[in-house]
Amino acid sequence: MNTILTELQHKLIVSCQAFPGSPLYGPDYLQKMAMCAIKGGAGGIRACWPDNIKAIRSITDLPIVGINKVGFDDPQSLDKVYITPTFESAAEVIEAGADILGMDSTPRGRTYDDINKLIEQIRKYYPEILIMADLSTVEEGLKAEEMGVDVVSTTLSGYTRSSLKSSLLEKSTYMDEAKLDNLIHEEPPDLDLLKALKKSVKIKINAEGRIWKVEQVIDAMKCGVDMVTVGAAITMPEKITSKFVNAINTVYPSD
Ligand SMILES: CC(=O)N[C@H](C=O)[C@@H](O)[C@H](O)[C@H](O)COP(=O)(O)O
Repeated sequence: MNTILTELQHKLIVSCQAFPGSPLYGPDYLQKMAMCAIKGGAGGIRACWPDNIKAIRSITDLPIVGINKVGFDDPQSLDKVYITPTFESAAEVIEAGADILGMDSTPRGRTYDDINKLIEQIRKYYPEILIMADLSTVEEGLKAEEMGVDVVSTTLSGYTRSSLKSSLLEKSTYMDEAKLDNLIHEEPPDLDLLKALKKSVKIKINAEGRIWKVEQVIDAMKCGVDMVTVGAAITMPEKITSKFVNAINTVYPSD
């Protein structure tokens, strides 16, 4: 029996990711980041791209959620599927040593039937792999459960057009993508989606996305989720620094 999900029950997964342009980009840095997270008590690691997953696999037996961002731009597009969008991208992270495959399961530019076929193909070649569906709405969660995934995750809440906060929807038509991305990041985690998923699906739920405070971890857990994933608040020093800088700027805006 696969015990990975039992191991992750009520645990913290730390997302260790860095992208081109970040001084922490590259497997050596991300491996060290994962080591720090493990020292701090993380129950699992989320990592992107095969080289990084291999580097982290070599230092731990803890569960790894592997993703493969393809055609990824920073800022991320509201309309484009970039988290493990194809069979080939999935195969790469599974073969690199991931225990759970994280994949976008939103119907953006494709149908639920396309996603189902992709999952069937992955299951055919890798019957042991667990699948975490990164999604943004309850409907997507229900569909993902029907397709037989193992975990639903709120990863993409707020980052898709159908889940974008209404006050930001209009801004998305004229605002520069980087600015919009910053505004999205200022939003709190989507507890409403967590609660709605808890009422609607029977499979495991991972709370992920914009969790910056320990209180928010408690709130998410109180929604009845099985595990919580935190990324930027732990592993992106640039973003952490700018939060502090912005705080000063609210007091002295013109300095
Ligand atoms: C939307 C998207 O592409 N999210 C990505 C998924 O892997 C990562 O950029 C996030 O850092 C991760 O989900 C953790 O979230 P947060 O960094 O907010 O704790």
